[in-house]
Amino acid sequence: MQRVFNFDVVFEEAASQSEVFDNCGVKDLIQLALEGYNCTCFAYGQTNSGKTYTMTGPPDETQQHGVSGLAGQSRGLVPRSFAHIFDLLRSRGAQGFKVYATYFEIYNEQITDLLNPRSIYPHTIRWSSTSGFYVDNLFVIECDSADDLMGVLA
Ligand SMILES: Nc1ncnc2c1ncn2[C@@H]1O[C@H](COP(=O)(O)OP(=O)(O)OP(=O)(O)O)[C@@H](O)[C@H]1O
Repeated sequence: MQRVFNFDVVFEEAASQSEVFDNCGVKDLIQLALEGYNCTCFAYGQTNSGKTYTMTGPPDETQQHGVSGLAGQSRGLVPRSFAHIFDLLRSRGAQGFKVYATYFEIYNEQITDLLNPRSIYPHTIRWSSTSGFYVDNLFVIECDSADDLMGVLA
């Protein structure tokens, strides 16, 4: 049996991190997020296929600059996205924007707050008409720069 799959974008094996960032659609997602839409970027694939590399960058840079650092050609989608968020906010002369970060893991259907792993409060996925889907009781950090966001991941 033959099946046909459609993809919006396919990258060559040798595609650089910057080509992936510029063309995978995440910039559009960031733009939409700033307009108030809920957006998700996730990596899916078999083990060793390059999810972590694509999202953060190579391990060497991770050790040198935190989670892939803001500098470096090999940095992945996450640090590039952090920088892009603040570039867009600056280019709009954005007043009244505040950037908040939470960082959590869902593993075996259990939620762990990575900014407060020993939290005594339960974390549940909820939905409200004003916030959409969210996880309650997470530690929230206000970030004034891409460096602040990188610090959240460190
Ligand atoms: N585009 C790339 N260029 C160079 N090296 C890469 C690239 N993608 C992945 N690698 C290397 O391949 C190896 C596996 O990549 P990675 O750890 O990102 O896979 P993964 O999908 O996150 O794996 P797992 O599911 O096991 O966590 C790593 O050594 C990584 O540095």
